[in-house]
Amino acid sequence: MKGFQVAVLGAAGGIGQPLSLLLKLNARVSKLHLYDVAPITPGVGVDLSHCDTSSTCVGFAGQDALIPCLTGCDLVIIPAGVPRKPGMTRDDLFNINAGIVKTLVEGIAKACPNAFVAIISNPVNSTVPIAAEILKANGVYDKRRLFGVTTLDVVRARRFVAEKANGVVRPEDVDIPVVGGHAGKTILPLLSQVAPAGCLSQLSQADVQALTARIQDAGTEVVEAKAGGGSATLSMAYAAAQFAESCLRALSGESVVECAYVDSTVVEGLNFFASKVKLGPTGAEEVFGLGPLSPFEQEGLTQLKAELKGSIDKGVAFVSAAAGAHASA
Ligand SMILES: NC(=O)c1ccc[n+]([C@@H]2O[C@H](COP(=O)([O-])OP(=O)(O)OC[C@H]3O[C@@H](n4cnc5c(N)ncnc54)[C@H](O)[C@@H]3O)[C@@H](O)[C@H]2O)c1
Ligand SMILES: O=C(O)C[C@H](O)C(=O)O
Repeated sequence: MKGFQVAVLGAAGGIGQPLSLLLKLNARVSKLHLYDVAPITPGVGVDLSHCDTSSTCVGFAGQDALIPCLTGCDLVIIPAGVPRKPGMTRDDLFNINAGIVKTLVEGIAKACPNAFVAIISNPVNSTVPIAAEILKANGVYDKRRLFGVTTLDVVRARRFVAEKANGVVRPEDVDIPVVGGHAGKTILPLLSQVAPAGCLSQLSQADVQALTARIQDAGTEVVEAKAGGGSATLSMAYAAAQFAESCLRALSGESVVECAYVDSTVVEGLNFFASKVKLGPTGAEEVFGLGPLSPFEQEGLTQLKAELKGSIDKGVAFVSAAAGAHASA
């Protein structure tokens, strides 16, 4: 099996550490590079390097180590940045996380411009457009290789659908597209398209609305349960490891379908949108349309457009303003 070099940026954090462990266990990973500003990061690398799997693992700490960490990487996964506390929206993280993502993607543009880049840092609806603008400014943007990771929304939807289906289907056998973005009402699960077909046929319209709301608010459910101690980390690491496996299979030549937040023309006026995409060796080789929507889903799509467009525009404006400030300095 071909092996790949994978980097985790933000590797010492709540998501970064368990994600790095799961990647150390992935036989498609030959070299695992861990990067974080936290001084513990080389130690996290040593710790994981003792796991008896074939890959090597090295931890890099501090800003000077970013380029050595990234050089030669095929896949870069970014969970760097601050998480929410109760009462905050994901957009409340923008002021800190936008700058973090900008700096890290500038490193990718220099050191591994052909890598697949998977962004977890919130607000994903804005950080992915930020990454795109940085890659464009450096002349290395390939829209097929940039992804916002929305896999946790799909993982939750699979799990919650299986609960509602009263044991007629296992969570891992549920197929459900979750489209739109990754924040509140912009998360739109298409329950009318669930497979196996009919597994939710006993649900009333009120049940469908409640299930949709639970999927949309699941991140907040975790934030409140952790009561100031952060947001989803373990389920996110699990979801990101699934997405990473799909990327590595695609890089190996397989064709894999995943939902992801990508550069898109699926919905007019929204340059980034999550939907099913076909991953192949060059990245997102096809971005699938939405298929038939129920009237409730159609209304949800109408409702999410303004918020998602605002978040995309905010990311683009952040990079323009930073470039303007740099030029006049
Ligand atoms: N996309 C999703 O579905 C999803 C799910 C859960 C969390 N998140 C987001 O993931 C991010 C991380 O969450 P967490 O719980 O792991 O947070 P955390 O605070 O536990 O870890 C974040 C890590 O990032 C590191 N970091 C900060 N600035 C950095 C920089 N400039 N370069 C490299 N590393 C840096 C920190 O040192 C820390 O180790 C948050 O923004 C959170 O909202 C997204
Ligand atoms: O909810 C959050 O702030 C973290 C993440 O986006 C999630 O969906 O769990």
